[in-house]
Amino acid sequence: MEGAPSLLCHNSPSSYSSNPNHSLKSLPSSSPSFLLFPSKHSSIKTHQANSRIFSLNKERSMRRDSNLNLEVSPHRAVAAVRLLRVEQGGAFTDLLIEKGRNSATNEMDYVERTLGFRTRDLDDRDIRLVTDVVGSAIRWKRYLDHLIMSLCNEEKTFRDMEPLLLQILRIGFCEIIKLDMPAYAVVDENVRLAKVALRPGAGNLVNGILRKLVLLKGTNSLPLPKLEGDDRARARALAIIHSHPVWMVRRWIKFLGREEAVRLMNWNNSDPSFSIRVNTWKGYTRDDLVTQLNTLKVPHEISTYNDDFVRIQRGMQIVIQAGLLKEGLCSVQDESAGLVVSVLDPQPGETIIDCCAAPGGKTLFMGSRMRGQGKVLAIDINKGRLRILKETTKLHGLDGVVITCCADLRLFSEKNLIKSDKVLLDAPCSGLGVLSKRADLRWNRKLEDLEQLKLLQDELLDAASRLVKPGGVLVYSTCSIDPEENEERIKSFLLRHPEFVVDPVNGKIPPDFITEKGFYSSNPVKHSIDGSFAARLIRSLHHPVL
Ligand SMILES: C[S@@+](CC[C@H](N)C(=O)[O-])C[C@H]1O[C@@H](n2cnc3c(N)ncnc32)[C@H](O)[C@@H]1O
Repeated sequence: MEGAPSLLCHNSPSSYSSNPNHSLKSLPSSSPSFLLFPSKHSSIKTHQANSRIFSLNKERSMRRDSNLNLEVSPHRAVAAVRLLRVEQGGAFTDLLIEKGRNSATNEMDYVERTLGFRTRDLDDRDIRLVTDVVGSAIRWKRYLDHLIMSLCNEEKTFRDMEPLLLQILRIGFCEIIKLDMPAYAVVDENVRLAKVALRPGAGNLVNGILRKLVLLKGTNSLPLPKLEGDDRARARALAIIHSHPVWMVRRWIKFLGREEAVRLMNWNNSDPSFSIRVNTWKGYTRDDLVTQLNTLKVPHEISTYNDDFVRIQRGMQIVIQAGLLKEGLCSVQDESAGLVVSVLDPQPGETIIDCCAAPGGKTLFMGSRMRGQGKVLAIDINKGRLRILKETTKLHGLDGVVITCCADLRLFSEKNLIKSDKVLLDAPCSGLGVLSKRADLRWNRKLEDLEQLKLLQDELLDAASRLVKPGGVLVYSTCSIDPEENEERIKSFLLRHPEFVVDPVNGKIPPDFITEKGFYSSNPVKHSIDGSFAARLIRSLHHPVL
């Protein structure tokens, strides 16, 4: 790379940890004994500190026992609190719950703080149930709320409903209608949760509404809107039936037509499937992974799009627990992201700038393909996300290749004269291609966001283009399926930058993903992977470097 990124960028401090469990105060009661009891050589101070921790932990576990409620089903208590946190913006709907000692403790701490009691710890089945219930209740929120409102005696009862009560009803509705769980158990358990966490009257309300629902489901007469009236009314009905915001439905009908829009919404509402990429740089191959998945009895399918990927529909928790991710042998990565890297086509010895790199999925795949030769400069404005990238880089054995730099790309490219062989701009976007995995995203995105995102994408494209050497490659990618964030941004960029031309992606990815204009585009409905886009551009050798 021309220029000196190492002088301009410094790696984020590695000793700092944001994990609250690293503080002495919150050491888990089952902390390893070497932390609690001093060895012969340790000081009196350490001994005193350890005694304090010991009595703190004892006090904590006594308090925990006295707050333990064994009547309430753990997965419903955890799901209700998780849904509350997601709604208040305090948690990401992490569909992959890592079952570690600390994560389970944190989860139960939230339950205790919110509901005033703890339940027994979640077992593997509970964890699966929490994942299913939370994901499904968030996806189907609009549909469920329509039904709940229709079954309340007055609209006011629904409008004024306290948040926890609404979450308990959403859980019950979802379990009965979408997850087909035994109705009598669902009613009993959710009534109990409402009584214990709120008050007896709340339990009675849950009982009345859930029983009505069971009757209506039995007679196949759920109160759902009819597809009639003008375009707006039909879009509103579709938005309820398929549980999406009205603006998204209208936009997709405009770009894709009604049938395709409905197919897309069905995909977004289906259980997400995940894929795993093997880190071949660590000597771990896809055959190794397949052998291990067979041993773990995790159903899987080899990717036909990318040699390093294996698809998994269910059983990700088992993979996580087997420690494959912790050892840096694999990553959870969608095949669509892998195809973006194939469009860039990193080669050993090259210099690459990854402009919006964190948390680093594509950086790591690029690094692995470079076989220890060359450099990837990973830039991101977000310090916390970049710290994750730095930690995983080490884990994947790529710290010799990847350098991190926390910066706003727009300022960075103005201040630095470095030019590299290849530049990837994986731009911030609406994420409309990943709605099956990011259940909450559809409710957080607004139509107005698109205008702001388009402006940012243009500015970042201009900035990224300054870092490409003559004859070098610029790849622009998003995880959106919206033409205004994709083809339109490239069209407008090429008008501003005649020094760049489109380099069709033929030969880099399977033909099924190549658009008429030579771009990469994946379609969730057609390809059963996330929706994403990438354009490969080349800076002409003869234009003056601006
Ligand atoms: C789509 S994500 C990148 C995902 C990443 N490439 C991966 O594969 O894991 C977009 C990233 O752009 C970063 N970003 C947003 N504005 C930026 C800016 N002005 N300069 C640098 N990074 C920015 C965000 O912090 C975010 O991490």
